[in-house]
Amino acid sequence: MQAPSVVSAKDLCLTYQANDGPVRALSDVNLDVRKGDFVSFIGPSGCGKTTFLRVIADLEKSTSGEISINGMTPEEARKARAYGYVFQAPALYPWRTIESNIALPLEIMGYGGADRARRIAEALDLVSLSGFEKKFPWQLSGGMQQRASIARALAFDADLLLMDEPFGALDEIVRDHLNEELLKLWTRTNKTICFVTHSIPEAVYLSTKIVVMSPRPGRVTDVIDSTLPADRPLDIRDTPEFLEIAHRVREGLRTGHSHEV
Ligand SMILES: Nc1ncnc2c1ncn2[C@@H]1O[C@H](COP(=O)(O)OP(=O)(O)OP(=O)(O)O)[C@@H](O)[C@H]1O
Repeated sequence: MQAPSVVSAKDLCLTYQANDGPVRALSDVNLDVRKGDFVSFIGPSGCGKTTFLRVIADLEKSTSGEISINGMTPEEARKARAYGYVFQAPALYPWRTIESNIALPLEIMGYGGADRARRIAEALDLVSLSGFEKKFPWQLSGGMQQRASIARALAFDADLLLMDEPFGALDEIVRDHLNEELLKLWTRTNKTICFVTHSIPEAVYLSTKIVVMSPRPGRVTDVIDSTLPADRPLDIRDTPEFLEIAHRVREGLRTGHSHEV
């Protein structure tokens, strides 16, 4: 039996009205993200990856087509706190400690002292940052700051995590480490994750499903279901199966480009 649908997009279009004319950021996107999926969105700059996450999060409105999140409209899902959002840059408040950064959305949502403290401790444990509660963001490395912002998105325990290129600014060794940790976290929590990346190895390593996109207009050109096992040590990246999926992603990206005239 198929897992229930978490994000369902049907013929979804979004056109921005820019100063120099309309920009078709999303064109006829049809996609189903199911509970427990780890879905990566990959494609060149401007293909609409961020726009798609922003539509899910109700930060942009689609121009036409349909989208539902756990059967709700984006607005209903936002009000129900159906997702956590991790941005490209950690976006932590420098004057707040790590624990009070994580507490912020919980305060806004009205969680009381003891419940809040428990949730902060659990979220910090999930990203291996226990012991850093009292530090300020500038006292942590870039990778640790990004882990803290993941903890903030996890703290209110939404089933859906939207991650917009969270590791793009980090060096490769830190990124490898965080990729491993994110996979463990995903296995432990059984969350549904939508993850934007520019990196083919990152997409293949992390995902159960890879959505290849292409620009002008932004559209989905391929959806690849991964055949890799759930248990993925980093050296799985040297296996023929991994390289085969990476090859298909690369081909998808290349085919998308050939439409660009
Ligand atoms: N607020 C806006 N107004 C006008 N055009 C926009 C706006 N936001 C995005 N765009 C355009 O829409 C297209 C899709 O942008 P989007 O940021 O979703 O792409 P992306 O695939 O996430 O790119 P990147 O990988 O560079 O982050 C681009 O051509 C971009 O210039």
